[in-house]
Amino acid sequence: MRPLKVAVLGCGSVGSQVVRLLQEQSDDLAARIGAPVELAGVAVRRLDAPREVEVPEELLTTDAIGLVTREDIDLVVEVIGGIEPARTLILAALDNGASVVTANKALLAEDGPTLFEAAEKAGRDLYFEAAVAGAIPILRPLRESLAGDKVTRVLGIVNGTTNFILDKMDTSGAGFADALSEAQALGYAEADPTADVEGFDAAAKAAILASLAFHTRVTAADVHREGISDVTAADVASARDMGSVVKLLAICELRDGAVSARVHPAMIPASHPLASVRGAYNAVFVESEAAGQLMFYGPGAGGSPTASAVLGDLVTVARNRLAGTRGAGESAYAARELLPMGETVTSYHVQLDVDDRAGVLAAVANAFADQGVSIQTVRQEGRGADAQLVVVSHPARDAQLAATVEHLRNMDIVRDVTSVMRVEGAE
Ligand SMILES: NC(=O)c1ccc[n+]([C@@H]2O[C@H](COP(=O)([O-])OP(=O)(O)OC[C@H]3O[C@@H](n4cnc5c(N)ncnc54)[C@H](O)[C@@H]3O)[C@@H](O)[C@H]2O)c1
Ligand SMILES: N[C@@H](CCO)C(=O)O
Ligand code: NA
Repeated sequence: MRPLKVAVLGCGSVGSQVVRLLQEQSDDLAARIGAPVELAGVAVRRLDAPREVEVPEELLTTDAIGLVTREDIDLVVEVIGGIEPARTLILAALDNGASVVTANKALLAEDGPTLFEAAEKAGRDLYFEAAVAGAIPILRPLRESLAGDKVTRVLGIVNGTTNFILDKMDTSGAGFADALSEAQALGYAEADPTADVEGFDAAAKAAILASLAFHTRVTAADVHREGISDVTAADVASARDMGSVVKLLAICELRDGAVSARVHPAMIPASHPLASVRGAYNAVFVESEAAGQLMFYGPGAGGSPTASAVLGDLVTVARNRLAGTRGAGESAYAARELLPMGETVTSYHVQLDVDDRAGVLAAVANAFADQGVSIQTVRQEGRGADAQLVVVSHPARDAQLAATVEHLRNMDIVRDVTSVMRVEGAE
């Protein structure tokens, strides 16, 4: 049988591991697919760059567009990343009749519909399991296994770099910069780590998760985004005092038919399953009407784990190709309203330095009451003339909570608001 010819675009952290697995597992892959797969070309930026895998010289090319438009290419793996030239290359590959596997969440979250429509038109597969939570099977479970259920909420730790940084800050007291350098050296971070630290990467993944979970189209621009660069050692310590940990969460919810998609740091109780997700691990917690709660856990970043998801997709699209069929395409049949952040219901943890005198606690409580926010717990520690108050609210609209904090900052008796963080997973 004629081998299926694979072109790999990009030979960095992920691409090098995809090439390695294709070389090392060629017999098993052939047996699982029902036809041999042959590495037919690897597009790189520089021919002489150091690589983590040996690639026969004759397979290397700097002409990516020439490679994907070659007549004999059946399968294209895009692991360059970024918007361009990745989009042009994927569109050209589909137009050329190839099936495509990509790990590119940034592109999918910005312009997924263009790619899905091109795949549909070409009658080819576009698979992207590696784009969200690396090796963890989460997109296929949402697209296929849960297709008969109604997903109501997805709560995830979907960025390995930031989880690694927050975990280091919590457990070893490491500084932000050192923890980030280590995450970069381990191959978790994006080419520009701002994408990780400022939550862009997690927001792209939240958009993909919300689109698949709620059968609608959500783009990265629709996702409310806050990163971890403002998370301080005081926030982490304050969480620890509360028996909680700080995590960067991607939260996708369906409320009265409308979608809320957001990424921000939040405190979660140490008893919540997501609290025990350490290092660069990821986990996605899914709630659905019939199944209840499900948790998907595993390595969310790194060349080899991500390559595992890419190869899984490659086997599937190759089998589909041999069978002359396509897998599940986009399922965006529902037009849903997007809920602005201010309308989203959440809880706040607020830590304040205040004057320690009569009436202060009542004044602080009134600031919450004035916005219609109910208080869940208050803890006070006196320290001479001033005191520290830690207030945790009941759930309220984010706009009410933000207005309360704004008011507190302007009160004379409040010397400083030392930590403000949303609380999730406490119910
Ligand atoms: N690293 C991870 O843990 C991880 C996990 C999941 C998804 N991803 C995604 O996988 C993709 C690749 O990530 P990575 O970590 O391997 O990045 P990387 O920067 O290590 O590798 C990208 C490679 O593409 C090459 N490249 C850039 N432009 C090119 C061009 N025009 N032609 C050919 N090669 C070109 C670069 O030289 C680089 O070697 C990205 O979309 C990323 O978001 C990465
Ligand atoms: N930079 C990403 C890679 C995985 O998508 C992360 O840290 O999670
Ligand atoms: Na995945």
